[in-house]
Amino acid sequence: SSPSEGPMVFQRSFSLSSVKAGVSACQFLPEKVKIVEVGPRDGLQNEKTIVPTETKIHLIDMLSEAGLSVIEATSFVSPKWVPQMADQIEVMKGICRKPGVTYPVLTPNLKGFQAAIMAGASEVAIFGAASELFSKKNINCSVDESLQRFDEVMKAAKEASIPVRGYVSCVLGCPYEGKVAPEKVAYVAKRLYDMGCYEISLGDTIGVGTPGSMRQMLEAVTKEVPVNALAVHCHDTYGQALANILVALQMGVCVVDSSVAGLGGCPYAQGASGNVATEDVVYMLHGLGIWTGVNMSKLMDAGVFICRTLNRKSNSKVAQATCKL
Ligand SMILES: CC(C)(COP(=O)([O-])OP(=O)([O-])OC[C@H]1O[C@@H](n2cnc3c(N)ncnc32)[C@H](O)[C@@H]1OP(=O)([O-])[O-])[C@@H](O)C(=O)NCCC(=O)NCCSC(=O)C[C@@](C)(O)CC(=O)[O-]
Repeated sequence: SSPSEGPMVFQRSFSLSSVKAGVSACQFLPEKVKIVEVGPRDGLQNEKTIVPTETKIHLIDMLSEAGLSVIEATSFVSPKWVPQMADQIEVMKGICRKPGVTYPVLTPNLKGFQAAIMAGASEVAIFGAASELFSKKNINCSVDESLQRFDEVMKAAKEASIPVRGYVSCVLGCPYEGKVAPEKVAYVAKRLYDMGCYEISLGDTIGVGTPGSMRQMLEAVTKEVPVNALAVHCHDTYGQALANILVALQMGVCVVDSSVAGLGGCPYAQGASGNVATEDVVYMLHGLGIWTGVNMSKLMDAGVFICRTLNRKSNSKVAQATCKL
């Protein structure tokens, strides 16, 4: 799909011209951005009623058809903690794997890693936090204990030649501890990077960040981890996600996590709304002339499908504006 595809979905001419006017004003932006679609995992893990396995599989297949090259498919966590992800094996076996697309899964420990490999996962993600209390609530251990568990996963992954992505949650605030020091984020990010994670996704889990706090945090993290190994993962609770992403792009980050229709939240972060909607990120990026490889129209269809099936409203502003609900 061409960079102009986002705005092209709109019939109203003012949308197209106003978006294009912004292109020349932005000098420090990448030509290409990799989108990591987290809707099927981060999005659906938080749905109240159990989503049928076939729905998850169909959503993932629609997303790969839309040109997304990385789709986080599910997680190998305890079904007692996150019942919504209990069908992880069936999901992994049911998806139609498109060549060139990766389907990473979350693995909090060696048990999860081994189950993921048995189910055919070819990439995994470990997930830590910059906040002690969040770590305890989310994965039932301290930050340092989590890093020890991840080390075990990493060793097994290296032996099996499986690439590992690392998450740091609560990088701009914690639902239990409030402010989080950028240095603590940098510390955890560096530990994950030194362990061998090829990419570190920095999660604003509760969406409280602003462009100012995003900048400050990234300044601290990029002292420890190369910027080309960083991704941002912004929830949109306070409506700041796109602005925060733009700052990250201007600082050299080229990987953005997002969730179709803005699905989701975190079961261990009360009140956190979904991730920034993929449709909105793609619209902004294409409007800036940045290549994503995503076909906006097919992406919108995936958003419509999941919202209709779950009988929920899309959190994507673009979907709302174009009545693709
Ligand atoms: C990490 C644990 C397992 C520790 O949980 P625990 O209770 O401390 O684990 P344990 O080792 O003591 O084991 C207890 C039971 O869990 C089982 N168990 C142990 N490990 C596994 C596993 N991998 N898969 C399946 N079962 C497992 C184990 O076999 C045992 O079963 P039992 O004997 O009671 O029948 C638990 O806390 C857990 O599953 N947490 C889930 C956390 C989660 O998925 N959170 C949401 C994702 S993170 C997120 O959304 C943030 C992110 C990534 O999007 C970024 C952002 O936005 O910031």
